[in-house]
Amino acid sequence: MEIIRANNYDELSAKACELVLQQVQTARNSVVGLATGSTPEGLYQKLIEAYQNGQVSFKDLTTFNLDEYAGLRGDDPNSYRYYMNDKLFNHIDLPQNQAFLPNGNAADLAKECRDYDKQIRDAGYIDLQILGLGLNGHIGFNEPGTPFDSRTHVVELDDTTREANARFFPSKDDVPHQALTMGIGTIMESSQIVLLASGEKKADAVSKLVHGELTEAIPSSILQKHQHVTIIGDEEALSRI
Ligand SMILES: N[C@@H]1[C@@H](O)[C@H](O)[C@@H](COP(=O)(O)O)O[C@@H]1O
Repeated sequence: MEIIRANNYDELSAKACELVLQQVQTARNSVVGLATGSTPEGLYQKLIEAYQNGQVSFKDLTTFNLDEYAGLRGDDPNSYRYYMNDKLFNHIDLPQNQAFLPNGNAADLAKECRDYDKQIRDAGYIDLQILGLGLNGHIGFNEPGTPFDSRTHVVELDDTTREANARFFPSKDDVPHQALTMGIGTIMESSQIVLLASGEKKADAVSKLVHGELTEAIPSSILQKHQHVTIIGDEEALSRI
């Protein structure tokens, strides 16, 4: 596990951008896994800038997002599809049909999850997966207790996760109770994983991820077993390791 210490959020975003560009410039038809939440927003801003400066084209890239809320349409401003369109996809030359997210509004969610895993497989698996980190150690929406070998599946969100994400919604009651997420097994099949963590509130989760016991109670602890993980954190997030 490599740990990169950034002095601040801007530097963290720049370092993450460097790794993504390296991947895409080495193989234009790369498959990159993307995350939502506030942490990767700076990365997406930097990717847009790199595209606008003519440094990179995303025409041959395929992306798979980690997760999506259940029951929200893609044009709902709280859906992750909307977030991705708004923060990244609408501003770069990535073809829409190469940008995958689970469909949270599918009639048969279990089938949607199976299909999503198959789409990832058919694309040749993920070359580089970006991850954020939940306060309870979740990755994607894999809450504590999720089996390490899980595939893309429907989850009941922890109350603490709904609380943490309530800031994006009018109120906590509006936060869906379910979501679709790539499984931990699915995530672990990525060739490279880059986890981003910013701020003091993530320090405890980062410390458990790096030094804690390998346990399904801390989903991110599985990353200790991956052969190519980079954690990029700012000083506050890395203050306890
Ligand atoms: N499903 C997402 C996760 O993928 C993300 O890592 C986490 C942390 O979000 P933030 O970066 O806003 O702290 O939030 C949500 O729960």
